Amino acid sequence: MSVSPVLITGGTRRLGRYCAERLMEDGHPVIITWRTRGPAVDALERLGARTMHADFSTREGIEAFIEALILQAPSLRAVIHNAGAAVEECEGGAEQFDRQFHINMMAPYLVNLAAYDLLMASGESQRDIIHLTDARTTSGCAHRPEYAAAKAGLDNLTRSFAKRFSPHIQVNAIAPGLVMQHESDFEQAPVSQRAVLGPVPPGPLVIWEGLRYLLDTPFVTGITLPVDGSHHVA
Ligand SMILES: NC(=O)C1=CN([C@@H]2O[C@H](COP(=O)(O)OP(=O)(O)OC[C@H]3O[C@@H](n4cnc5c(N)ncnc54)[C@H](OP(=O)(O)O)[C@@H]3O)[C@@H](O)[C@H]2O)C=CC1
Ligand SMILES: Nc1nc2c(c(=O)[nH]1)N=C([C@H](O)[C@@H](O)CO)CN2
Repeated sequence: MSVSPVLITGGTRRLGRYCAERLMEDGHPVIITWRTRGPAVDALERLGARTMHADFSTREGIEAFIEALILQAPSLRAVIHNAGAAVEECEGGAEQFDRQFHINMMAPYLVNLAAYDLLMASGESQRDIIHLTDARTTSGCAHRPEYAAAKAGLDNLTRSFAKRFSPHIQVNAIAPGLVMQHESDFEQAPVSQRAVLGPVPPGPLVIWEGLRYLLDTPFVTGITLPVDGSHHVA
């Protein structure tokens, strides 16, 4: 039986791309979604990744992706919900609320429902769903309440899906603190986001370490792993 791929959404840059490359190095076939086709898509395809277009900002876009996924992937080893709207795209208001809701909650919700059969079709001994949330799901975020609320909803979906899909599929979340800044961001992280452990953003390796742990452990489901250098206890 062939090895089932890991689906990673928004896998063409930053955290998603780093993790997709590590997954391939570890021998996992991967399916990566992209919204904007650029040179990274070609580069990842040359490394062996399968890539698919997905725009999760509307229900129509999510449903179109799911239809295509079912046609292209008879089985999956894992689904990693990494796609998220970049900082500079969040200006607030109803439109942004709708957008954040679709990307961070509706897309993982509908993809998980559809992925159940694909994950169950995998002949592998373990099946995982992993949500990328945020360290601020509990504390909130004055500047981006839509983003924080949508990520909080995704965090809650983690536990609901863990219950619903148990014991066949493990469903967990990783809640990153500031691990990678945008080039357009301030040169240094704002004081409110600096962590006690390592005040400099550590880069994508710390997320990959969490992801690898969750993909390997057979005995953990329904947890949110804070990877935030202390944010959740500050
Ligand atoms: N970086 C950090 O420090 C933190 C990150 N996180 C979370 O971790 C995850 C990865 O973070 P990071 O790498 O910084 O994220 P980025 O914003 O750099 O990249 C996110 C990915 O999501 C894709 N994406 C954006 N909008 C859509 C959309 N409408 N439909 C489909 N795909 C879309 C992008 O695709 P494309 O490039 O094709 O547009 C991109 O590949 C995100 O969920 C983020 O919220 C949480 C806290 C901190
Ligand atoms: N999809 C994204 N989500 C988030 C990002 C990002 O770049 N893309 N960045 C953060 C950081 O914490 C940022 O707010 C600090 O500069 C959070 N989520």
